[in-house]
This record gives sequence, structure tokens and C-alpha cells, in this order.
Amino acid sequence: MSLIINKVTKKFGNIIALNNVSIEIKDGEFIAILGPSGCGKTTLLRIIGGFAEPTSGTIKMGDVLYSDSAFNLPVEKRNLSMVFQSFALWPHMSVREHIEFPLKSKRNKAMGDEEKKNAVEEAISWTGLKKLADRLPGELSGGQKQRVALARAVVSKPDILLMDEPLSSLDAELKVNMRKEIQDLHKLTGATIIYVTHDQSEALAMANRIIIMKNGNIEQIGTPEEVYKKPKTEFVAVFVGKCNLVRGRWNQNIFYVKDTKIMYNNESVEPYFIQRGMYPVRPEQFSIERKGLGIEGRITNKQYNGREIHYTVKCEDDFYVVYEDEEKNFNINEAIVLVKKERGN
Ligand SMILES: Nc1ncnc2c1ncn2[C@@H]1O[C@H](COP(=O)(O)OP(=O)(O)OP(=O)(O)O)[C@@H](O)[C@H]1O
Repeated sequence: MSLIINKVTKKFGNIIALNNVSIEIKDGEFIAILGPSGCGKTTLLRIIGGFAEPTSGTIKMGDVLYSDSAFNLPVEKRNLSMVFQSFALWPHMSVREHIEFPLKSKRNKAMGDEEKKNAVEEAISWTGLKKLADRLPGELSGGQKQRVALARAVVSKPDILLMDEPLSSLDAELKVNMRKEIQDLHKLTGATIIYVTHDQSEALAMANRIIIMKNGNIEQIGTPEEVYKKPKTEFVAVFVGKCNLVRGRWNQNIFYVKDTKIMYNNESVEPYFIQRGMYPVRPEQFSIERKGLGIEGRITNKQYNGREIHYTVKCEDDFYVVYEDEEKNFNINEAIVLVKKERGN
């Protein structure tokens, strides 16, 4: 069953937190809601969860009405679970007790005792908590605590898992490791995941589709590849990964910078950029050459980054970031030309 969000607006006094938002989320999808602070991500998640009501618009799960401006199906009647950034664990309850807890509520009366026992064991095993089942939260690391929160969320076999920045209180390395665990849990449970984050690399790494929000509006919805390679607006281009917005003039599929330097485009560039005389070029889509046809510039900064070197290049008044292979070594102050690589390079 699809979750259908139709023309949802949410106002807090004069503030429009969500502005006419529509999206259909298919059963089993992993959706990331990505955007800067205050764009409305959490408000959208809370409305889906039933913790807040829309000012107008509807939320439906298949044919079942979840919310509209006059009706709000209670949280416990929606088959969903929520995972928070703060873990939300009780200090006096063991790992196992936390995981058993959701099955004690009224809505899980339908599950028999044997089924509940199996569900708890399954959630413990899926999250690798077998050896830690009798510990208290105070005896767990941050990553282990988040695994308890995940196990508690999946034990009741929800259709939808809502996650609000679940990794943001973990340190950088653990964050990256936990991404894989969340992906594994998605595969094992088959649940729809709706994952709020302001971290574009998390969204790109895990989601099937990303919803990019700005000021309560959806800027773009697409697969990670689509939003990275074919951003629809300047905001998306810059928010999702690094992007050079080269200014110039389009004529058919040829882009001119200062009338003389040309770059051929064999990709389709969104009308937004063509109308504004812009070409969004990712740092790895430029190559730095010592001579040739391209934008003339000078290297102003260089950072070693393992496999590649990150250069800053000054071209007249503009600065561009370019990632080049380690073998192609340029020096600071060297005069170079920037050439747009052909697609696929
Ligand atoms: N209960 C509330 N009362 C008044 N304004 C609110 C309330 N909740 C949210 N807002 C406002 O609505 C807008 C969207 O907030 P929301 O929390 O959804 O943003 P967000 O994208 O989740 O931000 P963050 O990443 O900082 O959590 C913001 O301007 C916020 O100040």
C-alpha cells in the first residue's frame, strides 16, 4: 500500500512550515527527506506519524484516511514506529525489556505469546544485540543504544519506520557504519522507511528516493543519481554535493563563457540553468589541462585527499573546485585551463 501525501499545508500562526506538499511513497521504499534547518522536514514526519495535524490536505495509507484538517487517526492506530536522534531509552530497563515493551501495548493484542517471543528474538538478532540483551542503557555505547532503539522500532512489524536524524548524535565513523545496519534492517523488515536528515551524504548513500525541501516546499524528488547528476535548481545543485555554477550563455547545446571559451554539453541541462545562463559542473566533471580549449585560470589552493587532489581554481573573479587524480600534479599559481569532461568520463 502506498502512503499518499496530498497537498499538505501546515501553518504555525504566520509561519508556513509546509506549503502544498504532495508525494506518493510506495510500499517498501526508503525515502530520505533532506533539507536545511527549518525547511519543514520534522513537521512532515510528525504529520505522517500522527503527532501533528495538517492545516489542509490529506494523508492516506492506501484507502485509509490518516489525516485531514478535520480528522486525525490516532498514532497507535497507524502501523508505524519512530526512531529519534536521542535514542529515548529508559535507564532502568534492560535491552530485552525495551524491545519487549511495544508488544505489551493494546494494539499488539492480536499477536499471540509465542509470536511475540519470536518477534523479540528476531529483532534482537537482526540488530546484533544477542550478547547485550541483559544490559542496561548505561552499559552500552552510542551505537549499541541506537541499535536498541532500532530493534524496539521494528519488533511490532510496522509498515512504516519514521526516523528523525537517527545518527546525528553518533561520531563520524560510527555514523558511516550504522548506515549499513539501517540498510540491512530495511532489507530484512521490508518496511517503508522515511528518514529525515540534513546530511546529504546519508541521503545519497541509503535512500531509494530523496525529497529535497526548502522553506516548506519540495524542490525536487528523485533517485540519488537524479538529484546529484540532474539537479533541477541551483539550491539542489549546491545542497547535494559540491557544485560549480559556471556563468555564461547557452546557445543550443553549446555553453559560452565570455564568448570565446566553449564547452559542449551532451547531457541535458535543466531549463532552470539554461534560462539563467548557468552550467552546474561537479568538481569531478572538470579536468585541469595545461593547454586546450576551456576556461583559463590559475590554481590558488591544493589539498591532498588520498586518491585525488582537490584544487581551487580562480578564473577571473570566480573560484571553482576541481577534483583531479593524484598523478596529474599541478602547482599553486600555475596557469591552467578547465575543460568540461564528456559525459561518462
Ligand atoms: N510547534 C511549532 N510552533 C511554531 N513554529 C513551529 C513549530 N514547529 C515548527 N515550527 C516552525 O516551522 C518551520 C519548520 O520546522 P521543522 O522543525 O519542520 O524544520 P526542520 O526542517 O525539521 O528543521 P531542523 O532540521 O532544524 O529540525 C520552522 O520555521 C519552525 O520554526
